[in-house]
Amino acid sequence: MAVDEHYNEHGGFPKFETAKVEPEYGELIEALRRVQDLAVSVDMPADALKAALAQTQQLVATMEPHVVPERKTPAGRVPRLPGRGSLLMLPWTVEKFDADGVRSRGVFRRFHLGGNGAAHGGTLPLLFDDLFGLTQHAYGRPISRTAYLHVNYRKITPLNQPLVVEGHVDKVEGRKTFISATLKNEDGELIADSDALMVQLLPGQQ
Ligand SMILES: CCCCCCCC(=O)SCCNC(=O)CCNC(=O)[C@H](O)C(C)(C)COP(=O)(O)OP(=O)(O)OC[C@H]1O[C@@H](n2cnc3c(N)ncnc32)[C@H](O)[C@@H]1OP(=O)(O)O
Repeated sequence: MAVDEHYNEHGGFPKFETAKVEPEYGELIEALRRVQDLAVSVDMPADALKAALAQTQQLVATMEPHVVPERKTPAGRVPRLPGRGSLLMLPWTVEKFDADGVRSRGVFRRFHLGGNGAAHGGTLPLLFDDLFGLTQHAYGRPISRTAYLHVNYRKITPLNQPLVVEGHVDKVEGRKTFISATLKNEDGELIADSDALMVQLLPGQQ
């Protein structure tokens, strides 16, 4: 793939650099995800609520002194962890990453509930957008941003069922990279598909 000699001269997403983390980092992120799941699931009596609040405030006090700038935190930079160790991302694991495309596997969990047992519709563009960022990077495209992202919801997206998302570059026209992807269940049934345009940033663009 062509290497962009101006890669570091503009804003946008920085060149991806893997972070080294302590073994407990992945466990912490998973515990925090569990807290997210519980936070949208519980109905607690006053005593339990007060205890949870006090413990959460203690956790905040432990973590707060260690805030670092965007590119210094390992969050999002540990590829072996679900969601690359970022709480924002879906906790999925990349299993293929090359110029032919990127494939990732995982589940939508209680935290992602929209209604009636199905994932919130807004969580799918998050999954696809992150996959498209990785896909264009794996293809060797320069730093780009999503100009549009279209999702077709073909079936209800279930929670807690293993699903697979797979994307590839369809074509490149100058600064424009056209990418598409599918979300399927393990029986190969199509749940959603998406296509997006990513536009290469010009020098000075963020
Ligand atoms: C590793 C993990 C990475 C995760 C990656 C996640 C990626 C993201 O989510 S980025 C966040 C969401 N996106 C954004 O915030 C982008 C905001 N928008 C922008 O910054 C700008 O509009 C930007 C950079 C996309 C394009 O602006 P600009 O450089 O002025 O482009 P512009 O000259 O208007 O257009 C370039 C080409 O793209 C086309 N184009 C631009 N936007 C669109 C659009 N929405 N629809 C169709 N075509 C478009 C133009 O028509 C033009 O085509 P042509 O060259 O054929 O005439």
